[in-house]
Amino acid sequence: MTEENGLLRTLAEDLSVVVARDPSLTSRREALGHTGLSAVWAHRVSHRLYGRGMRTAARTVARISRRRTGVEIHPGAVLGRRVFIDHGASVVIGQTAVVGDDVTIYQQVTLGAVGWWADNHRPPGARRHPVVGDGVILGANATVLGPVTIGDRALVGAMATVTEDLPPGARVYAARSVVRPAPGPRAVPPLGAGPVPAARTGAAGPGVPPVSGGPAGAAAGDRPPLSVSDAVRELASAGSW
Ligand SMILES: CC(C)(COP(=O)(O)OP(=O)(O)OC[C@H]1O[C@@H](n2cnc3c(N)ncnc32)[C@H](O)[C@@H]1OP(=O)(O)O)[C@@H](O)C(=O)NCCC(=O)NCCS
Ligand SMILES: CC(=O)OC[C@H](N)C(=O)O
Repeated sequence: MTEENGLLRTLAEDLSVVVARDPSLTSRREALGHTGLSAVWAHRVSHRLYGRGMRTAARTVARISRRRTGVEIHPGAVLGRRVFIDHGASVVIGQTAVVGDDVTIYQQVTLGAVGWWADNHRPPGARRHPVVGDGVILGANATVLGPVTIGDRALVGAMATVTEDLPPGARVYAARSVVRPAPGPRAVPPLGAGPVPAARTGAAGPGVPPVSGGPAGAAAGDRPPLSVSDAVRELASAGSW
């Protein structure tokens, strides 16, 4: 794990793994601008500060990182070597989470607790967050909740939710969206066909004020452009706001 490795060596490995696992990158130089890499690097620093009891400084680094990357990793969380966070947006990793080596984490992954109403009954210092084994892949929006253990090389698919232990190599898939063939021609009119509702053409209808400066009932294309402030004023004076 990271603590046994020199910090610089760990940071260099983090850089290499981003180049190796993000096909959109062509060089180490380009990888320096990778959002997930910034988040992992910041955590390497904040976790060390946290381990030395400098909680405020650790929190500050984590907060700056969150603002810049969208990744929120509690300084207490333990990240293994070569953890790869791709894209990063909205990733949340809780305080007592442990993430193994060579784990891949896509956007919107949560390694979270089940909630205070359960966690406040745990003994002090008890784990609330998952332990993720080596080589695990967590797909976009995967959510793992509670002090569960995800076995090595398991895959938690995009959108899947896990609240129980997973054995090594397990695969968890969320339900797929339903795909249907195109509906018959009469079921849904083609885009652009059919009448435009009066409220959007400016035609006076019951309780619907015209929204253009042109004459009521004029076709939408005939109206002069309406500024936002004019539209707000018209709606307010018609009592529709
Ligand atoms: C973790 C959580 C799902 C547990 O649900 P719960 O109702 O408290 O407790 P249980 O685990 O007993 O679940 C109740 C039932 O819902 C089912 N269930 C739980 N999650 C489910 C899911 N995602 N989909 C379908 N069913 C689910 C369970 O299987 C159980 O069914 P059963 O009674 O037939 O066995 C819920 O507390 C939760 O969503 N908490 C918020 C966690 C969160 O957002 N954390 C973020 C922190 S960063
Ligand atoms: C990430 C997460 O679990 O947040 C919930 C709460 N802040 C806690 O640390 O338990």
